Amino acid sequence: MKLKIAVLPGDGIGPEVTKQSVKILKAIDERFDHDFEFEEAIVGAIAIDRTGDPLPHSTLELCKESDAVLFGAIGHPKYDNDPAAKVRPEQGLLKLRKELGLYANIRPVRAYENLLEHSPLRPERIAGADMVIYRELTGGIYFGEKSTSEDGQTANDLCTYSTYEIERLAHLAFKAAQKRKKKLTLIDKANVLETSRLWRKTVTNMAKEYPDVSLDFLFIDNAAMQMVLDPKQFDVIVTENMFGDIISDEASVIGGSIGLLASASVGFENALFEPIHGSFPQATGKGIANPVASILSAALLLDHFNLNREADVIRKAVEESIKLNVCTQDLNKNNHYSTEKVGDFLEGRISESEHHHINDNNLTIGQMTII
Ligand SMILES: NC(=O)c1ccc[n+]([C@@H]2O[C@H](COP(=O)([O-])OP(=O)(O)OC[C@H]3O[C@@H](n4cnc5c(N)ncnc54)[C@H](O)[C@@H]3O)[C@@H](O)[C@H]2O)c1
Ligand SMILES: CC(C)[C@H](C(=O)O)[C@@H](O)C(=O)O
Ligand SMILES: [Mg+2]
Repeated sequence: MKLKIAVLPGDGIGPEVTKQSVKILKAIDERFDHDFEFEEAIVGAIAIDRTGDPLPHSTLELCKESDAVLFGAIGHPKYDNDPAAKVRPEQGLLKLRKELGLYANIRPVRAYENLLEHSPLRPERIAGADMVIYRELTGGIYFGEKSTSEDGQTANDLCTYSTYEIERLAHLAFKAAQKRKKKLTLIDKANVLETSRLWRKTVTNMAKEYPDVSLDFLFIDNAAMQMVLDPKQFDVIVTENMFGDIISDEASVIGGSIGLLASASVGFENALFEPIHGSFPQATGKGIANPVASILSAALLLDHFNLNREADVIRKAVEESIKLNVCTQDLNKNNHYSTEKVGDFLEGRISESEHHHINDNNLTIGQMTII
C-alpha cells in the first residue's frame, strides 16, 4: 500500500521515541513490500523557537495532505513554569486536533501477563484487564472560551458540548462495544455539571439503537477509584475531553507504564497516532524513554488502513520483548535496555518474522483493530 505519513517528532523524548516507530514502520514497509513515504515537520516548543508558532502553517498543510500523522510529544518546562507565557507548545497540538477534526481519541489499555508483578496494583486485580477508552478530543473545557479578568484575579474556562459532538463519538464507542464485550461505561459528573447531564441524556437515548450493548454510568470521582480497585469491570469507556485525559493516564498503571500506552485520534477525514504520554523532559537525550507507546501507535496507524497483519506483527514483537525483558528502565530496573536498543530488537523481530495470518481475536472497530 502507498501511504504518505507526516512525522511530527516534537519536543523532549518525542524525537527519540518517534525515531523508533519510524524505524519499525520502515521495517514493515520492507518486510511486506509496501510504499511508505515519510516527511518530517516541526511542532511544539521547537516550532516556537524556530518560527514563533507552535503549529506552523507548513506543518498543518503537510498533515492535511498526508494519509496519516505520526506524532511524538510536545511540551517544555520553560513554558510549563511560566503561567504568563503568551504562546505555548500545547496550543500546537490542540490546534492540530481541531484543524484535522480529530474528534475521537481511542486509547486501548490492557494488562500484560509478564508485567503483572511490575504494576504497583495487585496482580489478581489487574490480570485480564482489557479496555478501550473513547475520549472526546475537540470539545469541552479545552476548547471553550477562556478569559482572565483585567485585575488578574479571576479566570474562566467554559465547558460546552453539543448533542452532535456527543453522538458522533458515542456511536464509535457503542460500535466498539458491540465488537468487544458489549459493555459501555459513560464516565461523567452528571450530579454537578450541566454538560455531563447532556452526555447522559444523549447516550441513554442512543442506547436504544444498540440493544445488545449494556450501558452503565459512573461519576468520574468514583471511576478514578474503580480504575485501580477493579479495572476488569471496564470494556469500553466513553467520556468527555478532560475526564478522558485524566482517566487514561491513571489507567496506564494497569499496563505497568505510561510508556506502553498508544492512541489513535480519528475524524471524518484525518487520522493521527501518538503515545498518550508527554515530552518527559527529565529524560530528554538520556535514551531511557520507552518507545513502545509510540511503536504501538504506529501499529494502530497500520490497523487504520486495514493492514492488520502488519500491525499484528508489531504487537507480537512487543509481547515478545516484554516476555524476554527487553525493556527500558520504567519496566526493567535491572539490566535495562536503551530506547534505541528496544527499537533495534523489535526491528530485528519484524524483519525475521514469518508472514502471519490475521489474528481472529482482533476486534475491528470501523477501519481499526483494537488490541
Ligand atoms: N501528547 C502530548 O504531547 C503530551 C501529553 C502529556 C503531556 N505533555 C507535555 O509534556 C510535558 C511533561 O508533562 P508531564 O511530566 O506531566 O507528563 P509526561 O507524560 O511527559 O511524563 C510523566 C511521567 O510519565 C513517565 N513517562 C512518560 N513518558 C514515558 C516514556 N516514554 N517512557 C517511560 N516513562 C515515561 C515518566 O515517569 C514521567 O515522569 C508538559 O509540557 C506537558 O504539557 C504532552
Ligand atoms: C498536552 C496536552 C494538551 C494533552 C491533552 O491534555 O490532551 C495530553 O495530556 C494528552 O493526553 O494528549
Ligand atoms: Mg494527557
